[in-house]
Amino acid sequence: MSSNKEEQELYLYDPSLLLKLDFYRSPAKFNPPITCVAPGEPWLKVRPLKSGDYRRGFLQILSQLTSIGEISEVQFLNRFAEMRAKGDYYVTVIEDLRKNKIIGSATLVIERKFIHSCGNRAHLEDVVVDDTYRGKQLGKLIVVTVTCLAEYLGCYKMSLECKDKLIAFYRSIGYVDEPGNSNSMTLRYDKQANL
Ligand SMILES: CC(=O)SCCNC(=O)CCNC(=O)[C@H](O)C(C)(C)COP(=O)(O)OP(=O)(O)OC[C@H]1O[C@@H](n2cnc3c(N)ncnc32)[C@H](O)[C@@H]1OP(=O)(O)O
Repeated sequence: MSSNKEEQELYLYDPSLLLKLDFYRSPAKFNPPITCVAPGEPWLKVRPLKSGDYRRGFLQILSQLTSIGEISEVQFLNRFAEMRAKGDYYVTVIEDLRKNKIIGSATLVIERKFIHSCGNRAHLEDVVVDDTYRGKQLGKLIVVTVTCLAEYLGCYKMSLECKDKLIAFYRSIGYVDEPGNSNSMTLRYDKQANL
């Protein structure tokens, strides 16, 4: 049974959106077959980020991706509230319900455009799976989830930046390098940052 405190937690976005996704539109192959609704184990849950996830190790998961600095629970909740109010951030996580712990995450950010008839472009950000859970299709599961979500929400394309060694991983999910149009360029303002 869930506690009162858990019931009072907010979702970053409407969790019922995840029930509407058509995984079979994705070229990704799952063996055995899994989806965000049926992730293969009763103790695995794919859902939007919740306001209580600070205490479920959400930031520890992100620290396996890059440096996150010192973030207090208040700072986390303020950022959560900003993202929720804006409505364009779909941080999606995988929880291990046995341990009450976040074990994976991926973020869909929607950029509103004037071009393409005031279209919406999707960006895939901050994909990570806890290192003790890797190699079990969970990376593919969380990426396909937010990829299908972007399509469901009407985005005209989704793009990402990644290290060379992950190109094969993203290709297996349907992402392609567009000839003559796949350069990634950066100008850093945080010259001290370790990435
Ligand atoms: C847009 C971005 O955010 S890019 C940043 C990506 N994140 C990171 O680099 C953080 C550290 N890495 C991770 O968290 C994980 O290794 C992830 C998320 C990349 C992959 O998670 P996993 O749960 O291990 O992936 P999963 O088990 O679903 O693997 C899917 C397929 O990709 C392949 N794959 C997974 N990781 C890698 C890798 N690092 N290099 C090459 N292939 C890989 C697997 O072999 C598997 O292939 P198969 O379908 O032929 O069997």
